[in-house]
Amino acid sequence: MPSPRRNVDARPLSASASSSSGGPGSPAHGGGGGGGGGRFEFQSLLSSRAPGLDPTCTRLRASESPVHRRGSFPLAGAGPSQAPPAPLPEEDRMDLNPSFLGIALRSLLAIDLWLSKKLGVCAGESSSWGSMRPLMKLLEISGHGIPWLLGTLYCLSRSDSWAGREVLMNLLFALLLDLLLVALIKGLVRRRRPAHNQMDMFVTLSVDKYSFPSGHATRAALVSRFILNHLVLAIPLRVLVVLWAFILGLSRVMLGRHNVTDVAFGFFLGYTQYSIVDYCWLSPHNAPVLFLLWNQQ
Ligand SMILES: CC(C)=CCC/C(C)=C/CC/C(C)=C/CC/C(C)=C/COP(=O)(O)O
Repeated sequence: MPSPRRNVDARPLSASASSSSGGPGSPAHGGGGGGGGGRFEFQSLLSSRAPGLDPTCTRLRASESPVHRRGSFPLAGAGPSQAPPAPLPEEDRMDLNPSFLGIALRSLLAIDLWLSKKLGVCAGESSSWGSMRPLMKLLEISGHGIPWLLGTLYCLSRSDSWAGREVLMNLLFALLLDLLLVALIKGLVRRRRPAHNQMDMFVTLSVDKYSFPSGHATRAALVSRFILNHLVLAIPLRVLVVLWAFILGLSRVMLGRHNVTDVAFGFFLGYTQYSIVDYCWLSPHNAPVLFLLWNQQ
């Protein structure tokens, strides 16, 4: 005797079964005679959707559900002679309902893409602010890894004080740590650059085809925090340093290189990287070999 729940569940789904390769009894439909548990769960999700929803679409979603992926067919094989199945555990039912966090993340992503596209006004020569593109590219070079690394190495070679050498050695360490962490995260996250970006950047690494996080934003935050903490500068110059970092970050989105979240996370990461560098500060006391080696050159 089929359970009452199975009878109730089978009705709406069987209406779409004729257009499908698997019949209502196939596992793709939740186990057919045995898939009532999965269906019931799916029905509860369906009831919160628009009544005109495409049944093919909903059927696909049901077969993609975590319940199906796990191969968990609570009623599979439950024929008329078998006892009605135990109801699904609560946590399995929750799996099919979109979580608040999921909705929030998807909304944030949608806003991010929309805003980034709107702000990408220098993405091409024909864009609305296309004439500003050369200026944006100049800013891009000002935050590129190569000038910063070469500049630091040059200053290190010219420095004749221990104090200066210590600061520069730590700046070099900071820049290398930044390159490493950004490459690692880009390689792990693998978020593609925005579709409107032209890949015409000056010297890139292979991971730079990915956009999360923005390497320019991490460097801007790291270097500006480093400078503000280790150079004695007049207030207008300090403001200029902060402005440079902010405009460099904004220019990444305007050039179409990045989405807003790439830059926002880049700023956060660069700011945090400085704390790491400060914590591991290299000095002739804790890294004497490094300083002696440099002295011999
Ligand atoms: C000189 C020394 C000591 C080491 C060299 C280390 C090294 C591998 C340098 C590579 C520098 C480089 C090509 C950095 C790429 C910078 C870049 C284009 C980042 C992308 O920025 P994004 O904002 O678009 O993510």
